[in-house]
Amino acid sequence: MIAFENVAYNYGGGELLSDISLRLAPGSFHFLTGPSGAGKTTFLKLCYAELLPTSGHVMLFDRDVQGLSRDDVALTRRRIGVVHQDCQFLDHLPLSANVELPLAVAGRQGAAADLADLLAWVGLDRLAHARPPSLSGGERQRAALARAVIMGPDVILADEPTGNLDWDMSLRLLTLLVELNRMGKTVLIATHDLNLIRQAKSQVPARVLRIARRRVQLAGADL
Ligand SMILES: Nc1ncnc2c1ncn2[C@@H]1O[C@H](COP(=O)(O)OP(=O)(O)OP(=O)(O)O)[C@@H](O)[C@H]1O
Repeated sequence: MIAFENVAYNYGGGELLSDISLRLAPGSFHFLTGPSGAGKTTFLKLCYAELLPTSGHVMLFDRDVQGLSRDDVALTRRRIGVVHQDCQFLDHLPLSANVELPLAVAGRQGAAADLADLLAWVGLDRLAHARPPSLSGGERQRAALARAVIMGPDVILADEPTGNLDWDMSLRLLTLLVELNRMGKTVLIATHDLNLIRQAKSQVPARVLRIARRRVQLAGADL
């Protein structure tokens, strides 16, 4: 689904990520941990072709991202739902329109019933007409998750989705991500929250990737 072959990345100031080879199998559940500034967001950006590796190869759905045309990149990204760290909503549009935005950008029209089902699934059906600035942190994260899955992606990438949430809301969001994984989606979550990882491991066979000394390694059973 997503494969890295000897991937390195640098922003121009020395190598941030080096010699990374790994494979995220279809339907797998992974966490990505590492100190602040280690390169977790950068790694996620490589996973959805927002960045291209400075050396090595990133394969998305068996195709090398470096060989993809702009149109191919756009099509590939529709198969990958991303929950960004800062959510980024259009504040003048209601929540429902924000969640539907990826459909509009792709020139597709979704069924109103599907949108209602999706908002109900994340527990935001009563806030469909609310504007983003009036939402709580947990509501924003659930809206961001709904927006990430509205195109029916095969892969969900989430960057610190529980960063500013209390424990109950973190668990609620985790439950949604576990449900998506049980539906067959591949899930990768960047997080600092070791309690969240422990909790997830009691629900799904999650594996933990850790960035240390520029490498991404599979963490042992110490979590
Ligand atoms: N566009 C950019 N140009 C130059 N340097 C960048 C850019 N984006 C990120 N960096 C640097 O790359 C390093 C890794 O950043 P990244 O955001 O990937 O780390 P992170 O592990 O996600 O951090 P955090 O846990 O704090 O979110 C940091 O030192 C950051 O300052």
